[in-house]
Amino acid sequence: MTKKVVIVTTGGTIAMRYDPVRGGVFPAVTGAELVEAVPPLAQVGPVEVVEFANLPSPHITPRIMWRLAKVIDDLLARDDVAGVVVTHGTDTLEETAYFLDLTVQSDKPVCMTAAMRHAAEISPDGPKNILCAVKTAFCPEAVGQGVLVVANEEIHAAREVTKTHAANPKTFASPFWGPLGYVDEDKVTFRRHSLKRQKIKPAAPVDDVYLIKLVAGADDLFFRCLVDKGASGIVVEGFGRGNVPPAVVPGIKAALDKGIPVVLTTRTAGGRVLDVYGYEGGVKPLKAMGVILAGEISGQKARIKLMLALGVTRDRQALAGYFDVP
Ligand SMILES: NC(=O)C[C@H](N)C(=O)O
Repeated sequence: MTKKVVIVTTGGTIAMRYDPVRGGVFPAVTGAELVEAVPPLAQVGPVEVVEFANLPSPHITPRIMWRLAKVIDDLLARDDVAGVVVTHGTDTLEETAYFLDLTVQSDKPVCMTAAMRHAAEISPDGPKNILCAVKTAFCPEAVGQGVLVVANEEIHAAREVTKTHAANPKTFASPFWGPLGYVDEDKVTFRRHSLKRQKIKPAAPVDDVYLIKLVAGADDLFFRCLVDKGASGIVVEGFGRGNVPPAVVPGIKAALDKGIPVVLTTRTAGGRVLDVYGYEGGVKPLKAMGVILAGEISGQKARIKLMLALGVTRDRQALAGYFDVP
């Protein structure tokens, strides 16, 4: 049987054009038009298009990601489907990619792609990105690599990739790790494989999980608001190894006392949070209080993981177990 790749469209700049009447860039491009703009796809293999949505990615929510994961698993269960390509806005792409990485059950390739230039710009990057993503989704080596982000001819792992530039087409990067591989005219090359994929038992994400980014001199006002609200979880982006200003500590303690899990990440682009420092606000006393250390993942990805983990358990030990994986 000839297998196909299904392109699932969700929106983003790749499916937008400048509208001179309204004076701005807006969703405008259909799934069929996205494929029409990539004639070389005919030489790669058969594709099918599923129009899931046409949303700017700042409008994508974890609930929508959850529905998307189900659509993808249903498609991948089909014998005639080799893999799936998801077109998406770049702004929140890394969060959807990580969500899908944790929740899609099939090991068939899922390649996300996007564009920084809209479809009517000079030299749009969308068509080439779609071509490279489809080539990767057909590649047998992409099986079992988790969700991949294919853009600018590079292949990145969902748990490592981040948007690094507000406008440049070379925006997706995996700081300190580099891409898994790249896509050329003749073939797809994986120079290394992704880490063993972590899958979370499928359960709907818990919505009210918040991310607080810390700055020099921060106090605990945001923490107290979330304690009063009775939030389900808090992710903190601390400094360096994860350390926080002393004035934040009472708010963290109040959250923990109320049974709200607090997960600690770092605002640096790379490296693990670790209980190295013992001073007030250092990670050693925070960990002793019951704060969960998130390892190497960014604040926005730790929030996605906590939302999914809270859908499975509220037990602090069990929650911490989800974050023991690099
Ligand atoms: N390049 C893009 O796709 C950015 C756009 N604002 C989006 O994320 O939908």
